[in-house]
Amino acid sequence: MLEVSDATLHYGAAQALRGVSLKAGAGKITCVLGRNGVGKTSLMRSIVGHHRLTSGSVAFEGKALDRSAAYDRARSGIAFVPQGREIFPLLTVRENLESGFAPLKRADRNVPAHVFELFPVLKQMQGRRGGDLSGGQQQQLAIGRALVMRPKLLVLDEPTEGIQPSIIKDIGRAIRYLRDQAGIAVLLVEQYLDFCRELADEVNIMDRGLIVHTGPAEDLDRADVRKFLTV
Ligand SMILES: Nc1ncnc2c1ncn2[C@@H]1O[C@H](COP(=O)(O)OP(=O)(O)OP(=O)(O)O)[C@@H](O)[C@H]1O
Repeated sequence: MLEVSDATLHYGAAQALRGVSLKAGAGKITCVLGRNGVGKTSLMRSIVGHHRLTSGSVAFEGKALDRSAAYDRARSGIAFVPQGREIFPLLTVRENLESGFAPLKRADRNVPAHVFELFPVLKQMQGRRGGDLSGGQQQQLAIGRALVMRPKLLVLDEPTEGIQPSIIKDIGRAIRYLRDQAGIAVLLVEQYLDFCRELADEVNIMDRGLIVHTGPAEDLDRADVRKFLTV
């Protein structure tokens, strides 16, 4: 479904991606792990269209996206939950969710029932301002907003960062539901190993702008894989 081939990316003279290839399939959770600064966010932002690759390509459902703007990628079914959530603090929860309507046809502009089933707190707090929610609730809101777009591919950048354990569990349950019941391809960047081990169908380890290992979640217990993750 998603195929990144030999992607390179530069910020001026600094190279953040050095030839990354990666696949993510429908009905699967694909994790990308790695220490701080190895290029995970750069890779996700290149996939969703916030950065233009220096070379290499991103294809989605067999179609090259390299000339598509982020808006067109969203319309083709790619949703992004950025690190730090980036919800609108002064808009209500409802308005934040509705901001996900932008790429949809008028007839599709409604909040799918599973958003409130997965995150009941969003239903209870619809009239509250986004900025008044806890960090964990804001993360649920950011995921809910992405789901409003009815994505085929959901890209999540460190959704557990700074979140309390009970909400991490809810987010894990939601991600599993999206894979199993909605058949969505989930691409998940994580630093939290246990979360990844529990959820991932496949893990990709990044180090200094490259994917250095691809394999099943059990590989995270191998010393030769763990060495890329310890500081
Ligand atoms: N806009 C930018 N301009 C210049 N350099 C950047 C920019 N964004 C990231 N970098 C650099 O690119 C490299 C990769 O950063 P990136 O944020 O992709 O890593 P990461 O693995 O997501 O890290 P983290 O886990 O801290 O989010 C780092 O050396 C970073 O300093």
